Amino acid sequence: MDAPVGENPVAQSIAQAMIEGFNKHYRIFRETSRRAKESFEAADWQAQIDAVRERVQFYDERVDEAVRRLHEEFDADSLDDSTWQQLKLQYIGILMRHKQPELAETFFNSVCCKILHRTYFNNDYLFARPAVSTEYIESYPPVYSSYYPQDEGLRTTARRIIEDFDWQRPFADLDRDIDNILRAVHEHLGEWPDMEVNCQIQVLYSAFYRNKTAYIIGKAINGYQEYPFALAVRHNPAGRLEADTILLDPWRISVLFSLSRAYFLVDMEVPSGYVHFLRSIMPNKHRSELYTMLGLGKQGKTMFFRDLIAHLRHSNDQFIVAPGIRGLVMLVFTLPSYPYVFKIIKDVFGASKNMDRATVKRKYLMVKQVDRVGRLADTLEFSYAALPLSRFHPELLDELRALAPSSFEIEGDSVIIKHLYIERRMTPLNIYLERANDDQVEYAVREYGNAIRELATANIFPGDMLWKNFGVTRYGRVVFYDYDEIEYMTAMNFRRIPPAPYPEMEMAAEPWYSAGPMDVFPEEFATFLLGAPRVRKAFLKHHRDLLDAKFWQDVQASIRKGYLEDFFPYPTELRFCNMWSKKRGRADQAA
Ligand SMILES: Nc1ncnc2c1ncn2[C@@H]1O[C@H](COP(=O)(O)OP(=O)(O)OP(=O)(O)O)[C@@H](O)[C@H]1O
Repeated sequence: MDAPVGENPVAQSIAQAMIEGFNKHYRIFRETSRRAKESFEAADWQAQIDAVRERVQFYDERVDEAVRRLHEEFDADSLDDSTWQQLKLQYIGILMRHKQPELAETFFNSVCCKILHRTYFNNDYLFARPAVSTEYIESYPPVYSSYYPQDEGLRTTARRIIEDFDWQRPFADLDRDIDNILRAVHEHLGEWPDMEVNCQIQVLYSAFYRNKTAYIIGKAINGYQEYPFALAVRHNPAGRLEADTILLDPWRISVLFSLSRAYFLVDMEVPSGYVHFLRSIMPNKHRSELYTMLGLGKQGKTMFFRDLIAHLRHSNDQFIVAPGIRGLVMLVFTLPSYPYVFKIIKDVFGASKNMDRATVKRKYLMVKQVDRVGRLADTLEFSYAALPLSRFHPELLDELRALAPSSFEIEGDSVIIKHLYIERRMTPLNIYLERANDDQVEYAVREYGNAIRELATANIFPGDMLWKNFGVTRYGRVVFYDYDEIEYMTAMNFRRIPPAPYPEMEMAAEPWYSAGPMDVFPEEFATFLLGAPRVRKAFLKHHRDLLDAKFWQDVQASIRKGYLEDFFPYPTELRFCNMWSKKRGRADQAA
């Protein structure tokens, strides 16, 4: 379909400027993702981490640029209603042939929202819902390639799939890797099914890069059955490539896409095609989460919010204060029927919190930029989010008025929240521990310590390690979610408590040693963490070393040497090197 013929040349020019802004954004985004292959080949892990961090800023930079251009070239504040309406139509016309129309619509919204007054935030001017379909968009290179094992046999097909990624670094022993892959698949299936006429293996064109791993993601189709897989490829200690594992359970693949990990770098011409394919593997993963994990966070947010609004239309429970200990910095509420919490920065913080609003925001942004190693919950940040007033419990409205009056306004039947973080709801660890039996306490305390260790090795010091600041996910993982005191490990000064000059000083209310703002005394952790006997016992059994400054100093030293720890988003027992280390045999010859 051709673009609608515009009678308004200004609208036409603005639409053109707008799409140029978006195209520039996507070009830079894609170049960054494309470089991930080279960084992987060069074992330049720092470049992978930097790319993820830098990419977070791209979107806002391009939106600001487009807003400036609209002001300078088109005097954007003075546009009349008909131009705005025409503009949207003109833009839709351009998008009919675009490869990323859903992203470009979101970009349009972001630019317009910075110019228009909120009363104009409706479907006449903005894309309140998608106007251009993302179905059947052609892509070059295609979103996925198909391989036909009945022509050449599974072994040759598997080899070709891997070789087609054309990594400029040799495999240590590709035959052995293919043995391992086929053996794992055979064990998973129990027996090799007969190949049906439609037997094929579809493989997403770009690998998914994150930290030190490249994932080949695809699915085999045979008759009516589909078998998804994610093959992890890594460097071995000698710097050769090696298949590390193949994940075959859809839920394990979906754990790779958990929001508590870093976003992937993937070179996509048509991202909606990737999302569509991934959803066929993980139907329970929401599209918004997939967009987010592909580094397209703004699209993830847009889709998340549309879903929330749809959910509100189809439910009738109320927003209530989140269960647990109230925050000193954040006012946290939730909607019981929806698995997320909503966090608003309070106007005045509790007395012990010596920081301002900008610092809190900076800390939350930092979490989006680092490797979250499966231990930091991802947050979606919204400005001016409108939620229905009738769904707010009176007690929550009272808290909002008392604690965050400057952060919201009531306009008609909406509560407009000026700034909001949204994240997955978990069971706060303090609540979990209160209800847990002894085994569960031991498990959770062990997980908690592991979370702290892993964060430390990833150069993150949580700051406030109280139990209430961690949550337990539906998969039983312990994840940190209170970021206002988070710091880089390397910024901290871990110290041992100096001996008291006189023994009686140890009993005094005030400490005999002074502490700078970045000083941490790990021996003190025991005082505020280990009051409950069951918790204390489990902690000392598994994590006693966390109470000693030496653990922390050693981790710092290793980070400073540039060592990047390996974090596996799958159990290490599933690594081929551990699976059959004792008796590594040939894969079933039937393959
Ligand atoms: N993702 C979550 N899932 C479930 N409950 C949560 C979540 N995030 C926060 N909460 C609840 O809200 C409370 C306050 O949240 P949070 O710790 O983020 O606020 P804070 O003001 O930064 O806290 P602090 O006073 O420790 O700095 C938590 O103790 C917990 O009960």
